[in-house]
Formats: sequence, structure tokens, C-alpha cells
Amino acid sequence: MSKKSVVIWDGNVRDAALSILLAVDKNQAYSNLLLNETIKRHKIEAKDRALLTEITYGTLQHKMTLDFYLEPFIRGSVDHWVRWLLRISLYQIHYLTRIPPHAAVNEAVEIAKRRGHRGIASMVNGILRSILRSGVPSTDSIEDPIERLAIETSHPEWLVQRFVANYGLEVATAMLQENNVPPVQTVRVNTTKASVEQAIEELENEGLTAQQSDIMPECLHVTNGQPARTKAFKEGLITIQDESSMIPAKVLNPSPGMRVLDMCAAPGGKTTHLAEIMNNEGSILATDLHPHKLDLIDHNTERLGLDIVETAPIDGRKAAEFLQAASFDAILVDAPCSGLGVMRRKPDIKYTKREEDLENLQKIQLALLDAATKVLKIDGKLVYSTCTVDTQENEGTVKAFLTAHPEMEAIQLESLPTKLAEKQANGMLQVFPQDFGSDGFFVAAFRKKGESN
Ligand SMILES: C[S@@+](CC[C@H](N)C(=O)[O-])C[C@H]1O[C@@H](n2cnc3c(N)ncnc32)[C@H](O)[C@@H]1O
Repeated sequence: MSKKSVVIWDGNVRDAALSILLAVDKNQAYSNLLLNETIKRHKIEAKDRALLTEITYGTLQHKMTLDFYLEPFIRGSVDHWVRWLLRISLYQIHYLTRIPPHAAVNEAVEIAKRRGHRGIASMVNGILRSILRSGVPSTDSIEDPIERLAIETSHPEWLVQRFVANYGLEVATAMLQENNVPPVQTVRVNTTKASVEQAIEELENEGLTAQQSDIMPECLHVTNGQPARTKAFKEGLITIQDESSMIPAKVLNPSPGMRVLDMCAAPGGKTTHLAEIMNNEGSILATDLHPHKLDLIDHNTERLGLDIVETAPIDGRKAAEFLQAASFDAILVDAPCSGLGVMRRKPDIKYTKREEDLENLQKIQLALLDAATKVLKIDGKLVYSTCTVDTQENEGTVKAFLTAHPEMEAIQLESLPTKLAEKQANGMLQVFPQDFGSDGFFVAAFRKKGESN
């Protein structure tokens, strides 16, 4: 968050949603962080929490579509906050069937009176009631298919264009639509402390609903309740993590006793998974460019009771200057990336990311991988992962890396659950959000060849 934003809570869900969205827009606050902070600070109860989350995320997710729907009904210019009020109100009217439209209009009018004056309230009332009478306009009038898809799914045109060019219209459309579907909460069971059955039982004893995933065995889908607030979490039985983020450690699959490097490790979601897979035997060096982020890794390892992890502030691109050559059995490079696979969780990314932001990422990714090869043992395994859906940063980086490193070879992704293993091709796996309802993610694996092979 660039500026500290604090949202006042007076029990009015729509007003709080409006304040969050205004802060996200004006101060470049992150929607997920500000929403969580608001809920925590004001101890907002479950019912209000669910509606606040739904209205805030939903409005942000559908912002461009809502603007298209509102356009014919707005005459002249309206204040910034009034536009956001119209968006949250139309979001409820158009997308939330359980809220009676007149209730959404009345709430909007009250907020307009409180924040503005009677004149604004009457304009808001007029606009919303006109939409209720005549319905929202059809997108059929948009001739250009990319522009239409951009408006219908509320993504900027450059992104739609890029996805279509990379993956074709059908896959891109499914992905753009899925980005507007709220994610399922998932947690990873710390198998050094509890079995999957025990973790489910603990969570259910605390009133949550959890089921084992049919993809990743150590993953639970939590459909009711807040796992981060449970005793099971505090006692280190679980980690909050998206199911796709569990793939890289599974693919690296280090054996107990190995020496492992996790090069871009903070906040430690994958470091701790690696330590669990190693049954807390061996050693892991978890490094990150930003020293202040290393505390997050330490907190996580402590909570989970994993003591084989050491942390160090190292720029991964310079790893060979600080670490012994050919000294690691296995290395994970979970690289900085454009994050286009996680837009469901962070819808503001859609509107703030620029195409030029993506340009330098491959250079950093290649520099990290290059350094990793130097500190990897012969026959050692290297896994590269990103939480993005972009051929340049994923397949493109792999191709450039293999060209520059004849001593490295792409290898099959092993130890993956069948449904995921089936999707790999040439030592690479691209998961789209629409595949399993998890984040968009990419993983590739390599082996360092010996002298003679
Ligand atoms: C995708 S996140 C890592 C998430 C982490 N692996 C996890 O599972 O919790 C990428 C991380 O790379 C770090 N980073 C960025 N540039 C780096 C560099 N040159 N060397 C090391 N780490 C870097 C960022 O600080 C960020 O924490």
C-alpha cells in the first residue's frame, strides 16, 4: 500500500465497501490487504464480512462492465465517489440476485444524502431507477471482438489481446471469465504434525467445513469459516495456500536429508512445504532480496515447528558470489513475475498493471535461473515457477534458459497427482485458473547434466 488507508466502520456494509474502493483507487491501496485489515480492525461479523467482501471484490472485478452499463444513463460528469457508489449499487442490482433491487437503490440514496446532499441523492435515485426500468445495455453493439471481450469480462484490452494471442480465443475467454469467480479457500496440511483426517477433524471441531481436494492430497478446500483464525492454524497444523502454489514443492520433491535452496522464498509458503515434504530432515536455505521479508519466513517455520530452515538476504542473481558452487541437491526458483494468474484474488492488478511492466521480468527470471545453475550440484534438480499466465515469462523464459545452458536439460515433472501430471508437456506445466479453480500457475523442471551426459 503506498499510503496508509483506514476505513471507518459504522455497521454499514455498502458505505465501508465504498470507502475501501475509493482508497484502492486513489491511494493504490491493495484491495485484498485493505479489506482484510478493515475486517480485522473492526472485528466485522461473519454475515457482514461475507457481504462486504462480495460487494468490494465483485464491484472491482466487474468495474469496466459496470461502467459500460452505466454510461447511457449518466448525463454530464459525476463526482468520483458518486461513480463508485453507482458501481457498487449496480453491482448488487445486476449480479446479486438475493438483494432486492429496491433495497440496493434505497441504500445508495441514503449514502448519497450522507456523503453529499439531497441533489446528489436524487440523481443517484434517478439513474438507478432508470436502469431498473429499461435494463442494462447489450454488449452486442460492440463490433470489435477483443473490445467486446474486454468489456464483458472487465479486463483491459491489451491484456485480452495478449491472452488471445498466447492461448487462442477459447482458452482466453474461459480464463477471463474465471478471473471474475471468487476463489475457494484452500489450506495445506502440515504433514509433519497431523494427518489430513486429523486436520479436517480439528477444523470441523472449530465449526469450519473442510474437504480433502481430489487433486492435491495435502490440500483442503475450506467452504465455511476463516482458517487463519483457528487453533489448528495457530498450532501449525495448516498453512493458508492456494492449491496451485503447492505444485512447485511437489515437483522439486526433495528427499529428507538433502541440502535445498529456495531462492525467492518470502513469505515462505513453498519453503515450509519443502520442509514438510523432507519431513523436517536435512537443510533448506531460504533467501530473498528483501531482508524485511525474511521475518515472515521465520514466523511461519516457527509456527509450523520446522527447524531445518535458515534464512539469508541474498539477491538471487548474485547467489554464486555468496554461496558455494555446486553445493545444493535441489533448488526452487519461484520467480518474481507479472502475477497474471492471481487476478481473482487481487482484481486491482487488472487495472494497474501495464504491458510495459512485463518487459523486464524475463531478464530477472533468466538471471535468477543462471545463478541457480552455478550453485546446483551435478545431477541436481532445479524447478522454476511463476504465478503468471504468459508465454513470454513461462515457456519463453524456459526456452531462453535452455539455449543459454546446454548443461541443463528439461525433465518430466515427477511426483505430481495424476490430474496435474496429465497436463504437462516437455517438462512444463501451465495451470489455468479455469482448469481446477485454483490460481494460474507455471512450473518447469530441469536436471544438471554430468560431464559425460
Ligand atoms: C513469487 S514471490 C515468492 C513467494 C514464495 N516463494 C512463497 O511461496 O511464499 C517472489 C519473491 O521474490 C523476491 N525477489 C525479487 N527479486 C529477487 C531477487 N533478485 N533475488 C531474490 N529474491 C527476489 C520477492 O521479494 C518475492 O518475495
